Order: sequence, then C-alpha cells, then structure tokens
Amino acid sequence: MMEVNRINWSTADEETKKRILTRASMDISDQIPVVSEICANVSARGDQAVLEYTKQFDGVNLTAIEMRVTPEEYALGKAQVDPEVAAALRYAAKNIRAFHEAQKPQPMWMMEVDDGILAGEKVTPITDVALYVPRGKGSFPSVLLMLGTPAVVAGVERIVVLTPPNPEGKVDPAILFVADLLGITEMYKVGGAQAVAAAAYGTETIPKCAKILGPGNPYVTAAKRLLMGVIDPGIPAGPSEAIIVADGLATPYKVALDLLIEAEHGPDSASLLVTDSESLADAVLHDLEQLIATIKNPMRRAYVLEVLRRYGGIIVTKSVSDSIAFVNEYAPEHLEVMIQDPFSYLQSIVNAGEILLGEHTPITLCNFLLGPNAILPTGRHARTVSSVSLHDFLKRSSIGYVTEKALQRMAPYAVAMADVEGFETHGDAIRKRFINKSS
Ligand SMILES: NC(=O)c1ccc[n+]([C@@H]2O[C@H](COP(=O)([O-])OP(=O)(O)OC[C@H]3O[C@@H](n4cnc5c(N)ncnc54)[C@H](O)[C@@H]3O)[C@@H](O)[C@H]2O)c1
Ligand SMILES: N[C@H](CO)Cc1c[nH]c[nH+]1
Ligand SMILES: [Zn+2]
Repeated sequence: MMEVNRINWSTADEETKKRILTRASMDISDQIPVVSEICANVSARGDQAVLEYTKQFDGVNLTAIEMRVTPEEYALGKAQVDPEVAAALRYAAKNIRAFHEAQKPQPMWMMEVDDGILAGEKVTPITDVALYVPRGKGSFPSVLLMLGTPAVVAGVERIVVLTPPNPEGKVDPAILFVADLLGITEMYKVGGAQAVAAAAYGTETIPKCAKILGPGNPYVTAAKRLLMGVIDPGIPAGPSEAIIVADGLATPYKVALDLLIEAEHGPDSASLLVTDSESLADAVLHDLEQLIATIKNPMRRAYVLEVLRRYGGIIVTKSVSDSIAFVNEYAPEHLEVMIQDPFSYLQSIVNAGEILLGEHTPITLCNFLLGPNAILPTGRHARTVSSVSLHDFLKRSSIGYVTEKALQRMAPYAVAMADVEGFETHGDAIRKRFINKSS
C-alpha cells in the first residue's frame, strides 16, 4: 500500500499546514555554506575553480577551451536529433515565438501630462544575459526554448547559454538543435552554483553577464540568492510544483494522470490534488496506485512516491470556494482547474504562475509547446512574480521634456517640494535658474 498524504485542510494541524505551504524551495540553508565557498573560489580563481567543480560535481575533466561548445559540436549534435523530435521542437518553437511576439511593448511612447510637459518611456533590451538550462535529473531543451525565444524576440545582443555537461563531457543534442533554431551560438558546458558564479563574476572563458535566467536545483538557487548584488538573478524558479483543483464531477483517471506530471521532476517537487469531494479523492487514490505501478523508469517512480508522501498528496476541503482559497494561499507554479465551467473561476484565482482550464489542457502542454512560458515562479513567489516573459529581457527608461514656459509654471511647486524634503541644491536648480537669467 503506497503512502500518500491525505489532509483534511479545515482540521489539519499547524505543522502539517506549514510543511505543505512551505514546500522545498524556501529552505536552501544546507546549500549556503558550500555554495558560498564555490562563489568565492570562482571569483578568485576563475576558470580553474570552475573546471575543478565541474570535475567534482559533473564527473568530467574539461579544459578551459573545451568548456565552450564549438561549431563542430553544434553540427554533430544537431545531426543526432531524431526527425520526430526535431519536428516537435520546431512546432513548439513556432507557438512559443508567436506567444512572446504578442508580448512586445511599444518601443517608445510619450504623452503631454500638462501644457508643454512631455513624459514617456523608451524600451531597450538588456545587452548581455546568461540562460541557465539545467541538466541533472532530466534534459531540458524546452527550457532553452522558453528562455531563448523571449531573449531573441527582445533583441538581446549577447545571449550566453550555460548548461552542465553529461559524463562524456557533451551537451544534449536537442539543446544544440534548439540553440541553432534560435540562432544562439554561444554556449558553455558548466552547471550548478559554479555556472551562476561564472556568469556573475566572469572568468577568463565565460563572460560576465548582467542577468541570469533559468530554473535550477537548490545549489543554483542558493548561488543566485548569494550573488543577487553582483548579477540580476531573474525570477525564483526552483523545484517544480503543481496543483490540480477539481470538483466531484472531474474524471478521476485524468486527475490522477495530471497529478503525476510534475511529481516526477524530483523528490523535492510538490504535486497536490485539492478537492471538496471525498469520493473523487478515493477514486484518484485508486487510479494513482495503478498508474504509478506502470511508471517504467525506477528513478521517476521513486520521485513520484516521495513527492506524494512529502510535499504533495491530496488536500480535502469543505467546498469549491475553500479549494480556491487554498490555491490562492499556496500560490502554485502550475495550476489545472478541473471544475465544471472552469472559466467562471478565472476571476477568483489570483495567485498562480499558470492557470490551465478544463480536462484537455494538461500541464505537459504548457511545459513544452502551448506557447506561454513554462519557467514560472515557485515557492509561493507566484504571489508577486510572473512567469519568464519578454519583459525579463527588456528595461524601460523614463523620458521627460519641459518647455521654458512650463518650467516657470512648475517652479514654485518644485521649490516647495525641495524645501519640504530639505534638499537645497534641488531647489536651487530651479530658483537660481531664474535669478541668473534676469541678471
Ligand atoms: N520552475 C521551473 O520553471 C522549472 C523548469 C524546469 C526545471 N525546474 C527544476 O529545476 C531543477 C533542475 O535541477 P537538476 O538537478 O535537474 O539540474 P541542475 O542543472 O539545476 O543541477 C545540476 C548541477 O548541480 C550541481 N550539483 C549537483 N550536486 C551537487 C553537490 N552535491 N554540490 C554542489 N553542486 C552540485 C552540479 O554542478 C550539476 O551540474 C529541478 O528541481 C526541476 O524541478 C524548474
Ligand atoms: N515543469 C517544468 C517547470 O516547472 C518545465 C519542464 C520542462 N520539462 C519538463 N518540465
Ligand atoms: Zn515539468
């Protein structure tokens, strides 16, 4: 008999509630000491330190030159991609591109806020960005599609891909295929905390970047948190997590199938069914047991079992509105709504990285090829943070222009505000302008 959390939310004790709501991604205290040392070493010894850590953690002995993926490796890797996979990646790339093109803001806008006073904004791409594509418990060409597409559409000048090498010192051919599809030519075989540190400080081989984006394990997360004063760490994207919110009319088999999607990422992931129906919970449990027995990969089966007894499982609520309240408190990365008339709940769901409606929109689709970005905030950050988007690769500069006549009108107000805040030279820049002019 497998062990699955089944928690009645209205009567659950505080400790259980805290474990479920907190999940794994917030606690990186175990990784901080080792990651601090990695960051300090990479800052002091550059390539040499990166290569030592690559040997220690990825089991590969590379030279500095071998870290950069060569055009020959691109060509060889691309040729190894199965035609069916290539077609799928092309299809995904098309949808993801279309979605992110639609996010394009106006390059510049201006308005007259008052007579003779113009104000607006100008949008500029970030010049250099590192994209972290994980490769520990899986291979993630889709992550490169999700990161690379908005970077390319935004017009980022220098796009640098960092991804751990496999034990043979190679990059996954599908990653090379996607990079080529996107026209990204700069890639380094480096992973974990040492990759984040290398992008933050720069080494002899790996360029210093202004920002790093991409999900990763607790070592990657810890490095981003420690180096946030040196490099912009982008959105917090840690262990994957999902909620399937369902009522008594949902199909148990489909709920069970979808509950297993994100549970296979790793033992620290979370996957929850939230339902007001005890009978749905019973039926899903039954189907889960049968489905888990059919998972072929023993590592993935072990992850799923661990997730369901640790941070995942089934939450039983008293009503659909209590289920929605739980969702909003939890703020999941991925959310599936398997309630009758799912569109009618869209307004009341306020905290979720992604909201997938109905029984025919499993998380798998949005992970890979629906179009929206699958790199989403985890660990309750969906309360304030959005998915990766075009806007992560752009920044806005405010623009202002004032005529002489308008300045005269604004002057007394500006001086009054400078004086009340006690800023003398702020006020003088207005006052003395007029004195000088008349003398
Ligand atoms: N939120 C999202 O959008 C999203 C998307 C995809 C994946 N993910 C998550 O990203 C994570 C990917 O993690 P991963 O492990 O598969 O790949 P990863 O690339 O993040 O980690 C692998 C690297 O970790 C380092 N490492 C491993 N053991 C170490 C140790 N003991 N000490 C120091 N460094 C060590 C190694 O350098 C290795 O290169 C998963 O948790 C997955 O759920 C999230
Ligand atoms: N579920 C991940 C985001 O949490 C995305 C992904 C890529 N591949 C498989 N899954
Ligand atoms: Zn996934």
